[in-house]
Amino acid sequence: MALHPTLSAVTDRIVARSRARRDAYLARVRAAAQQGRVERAQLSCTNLAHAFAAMPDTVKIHLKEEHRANLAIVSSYNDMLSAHQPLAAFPAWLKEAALAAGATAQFAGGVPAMCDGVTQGQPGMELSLFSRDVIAMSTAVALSHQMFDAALYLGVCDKIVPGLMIGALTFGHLPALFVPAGPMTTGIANDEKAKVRQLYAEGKVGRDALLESECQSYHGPGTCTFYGTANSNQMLMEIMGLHLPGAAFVNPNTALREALTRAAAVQGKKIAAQGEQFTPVGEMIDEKSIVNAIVGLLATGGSTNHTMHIVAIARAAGIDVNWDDFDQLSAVIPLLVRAYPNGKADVNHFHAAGGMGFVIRELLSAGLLHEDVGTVMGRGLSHFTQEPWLDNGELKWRDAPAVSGDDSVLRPASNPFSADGGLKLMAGNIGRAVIKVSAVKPEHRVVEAPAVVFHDQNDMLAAFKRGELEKDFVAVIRFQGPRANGMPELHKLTPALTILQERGFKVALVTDGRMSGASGKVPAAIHVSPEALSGGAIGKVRDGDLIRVDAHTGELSALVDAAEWAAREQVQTDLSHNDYGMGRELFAVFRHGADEAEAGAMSFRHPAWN
Ligand SMILES: O=C(O)[C@H](O)[C@@H](O)[C@H](O)[C@H](O)COP(=O)(O)O
Ligand code: SF4
Repeated sequence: MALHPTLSAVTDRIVARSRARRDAYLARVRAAAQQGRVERAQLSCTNLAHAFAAMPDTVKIHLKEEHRANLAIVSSYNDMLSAHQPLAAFPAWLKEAALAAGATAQFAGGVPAMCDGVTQGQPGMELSLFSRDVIAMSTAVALSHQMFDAALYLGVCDKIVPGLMIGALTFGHLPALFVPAGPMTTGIANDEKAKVRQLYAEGKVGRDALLESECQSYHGPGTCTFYGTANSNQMLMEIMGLHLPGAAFVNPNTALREALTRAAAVQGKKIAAQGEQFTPVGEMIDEKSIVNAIVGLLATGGSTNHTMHIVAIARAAGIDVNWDDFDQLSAVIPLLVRAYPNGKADVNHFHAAGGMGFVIRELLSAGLLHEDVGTVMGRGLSHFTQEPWLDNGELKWRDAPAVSGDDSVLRPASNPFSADGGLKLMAGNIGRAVIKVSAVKPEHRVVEAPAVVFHDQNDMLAAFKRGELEKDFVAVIRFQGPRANGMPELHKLTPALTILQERGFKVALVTDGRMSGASGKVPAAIHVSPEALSGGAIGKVRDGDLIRVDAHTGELSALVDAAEWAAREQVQTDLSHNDYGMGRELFAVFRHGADEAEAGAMSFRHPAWN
């Protein structure tokens, strides 16, 4: 099937817009790759001796030679994220598999990983977005030892994969392969979890009942099973060809997961400078890969956080994408997956019904993905229409199912859940924003109601508890942007807003902050740019202003007389409380330097983008 004309047009526009930066980036990548075909050859004997002093002799003898690939392991293991806890076992498997394949692997460095579930609604959430950039910097620290010929990146959750990707692309001369751990097995249904939360918010059940319900949902190792940012990350790594095919949603602590992990080391050796398929990630990931990432996000109803992370990742490779690109692609990309919050199913159900191999084959067949892209398996995204299995213990791949195992979860391109991807660019006199409607019922997609303005999500919850919000209203939560307080997710508002919506009130949220990938049923125009602290017009909104949030037309406006609106002063507010507590002291430089949400909210002044 010929490539859809919108994909061609958007891709061509991105290529043209990016040309100068992309050419400069590729020149740097090629120079680095040429300079040190084998990185450690540039080191002195003293450097080298330090680098492998603690290694066993079986590794040392290889590291003294240059013809054997040395793989960097960069891992985000910790016990705080259920999704990352299984990574503890991976380095030993990777080292064994590398050695058996005639290469070596060293644990190059760890990167931090924050759990947005633990910090949701807490002060720690104000470090979350910036932790992405700390992870990118930590990746650079690990790889700065110049000992490596390819890198294996171990990470899963929200900010971790985007941070590792920014780091990997900054070392674009090195081949990269991402190694996931996989989802938790299914617990109680996500809808059931949400129902108990609403009962708790209404005071109808106590903390014991709530904690019991939450523990039945989040009950073991692996990624939380809703289709939020973490699982959207795994989808992206698959559709960008950075995982082994079908690796995204195989559960941890299974024979297949271990086999896939070991095979990742073997493939890492193959794509390294000494291998038969040298694949520097900075060359492999190009404009077509980034368009494929956006298509995958839209076709699966992925997390709104990726309207920033994909922008930031692309910039690390000299590629310039914006929300107009997302919006135009969304108009032609069908929704093929309904996983919570966009449906009742979880990612285990999605995977069992056919998973990523099915989605990629369907989109390729419909001309809705670029097939001619680089991947860790070689040229061509068709490698990723397969799924892994164990044939008497031997890892093999077979074609993804021809038909969906459950068409309430996964549909073919010929019969999608909706003709568009459910992500919309919002614009008007309040600013530019994004809204995801794949989880919003059609009757809730247009809200015109008076504004109730808050500068803190807890103030809105307090008003809810006092019974002051039993009405049609648009909650305007501002001073939540990257420069104000690190742009936290305001997902704690979801139960209260859902209750009011279910009571029949027309409610919507407008914020320069973020929502979780697990949010969704209430219309929310988020990531409003410019943010209030940067003089954005969201800072002009007053209680009682009529606000229109129209997810059909993309209108986000305060229906205020134009002359009055122009004459209004920006509201100022004291934000000094954001500077202290829970480590926020250490992130002031990130807040001061952060870009707008549409520029990916990057906190380091990347020289290529100044
Ligand atoms: O973007 C995301 O996917 C969220 O940040 C997610 O990682 C976070 O854990 C949510 O808070 C989970 O949802 P609950 O808070 O409803 O469990
Ligand atoms: S999906 Fe969210 S809540 Fe679950 S482990 Fe990852 S960051 Fe934490």
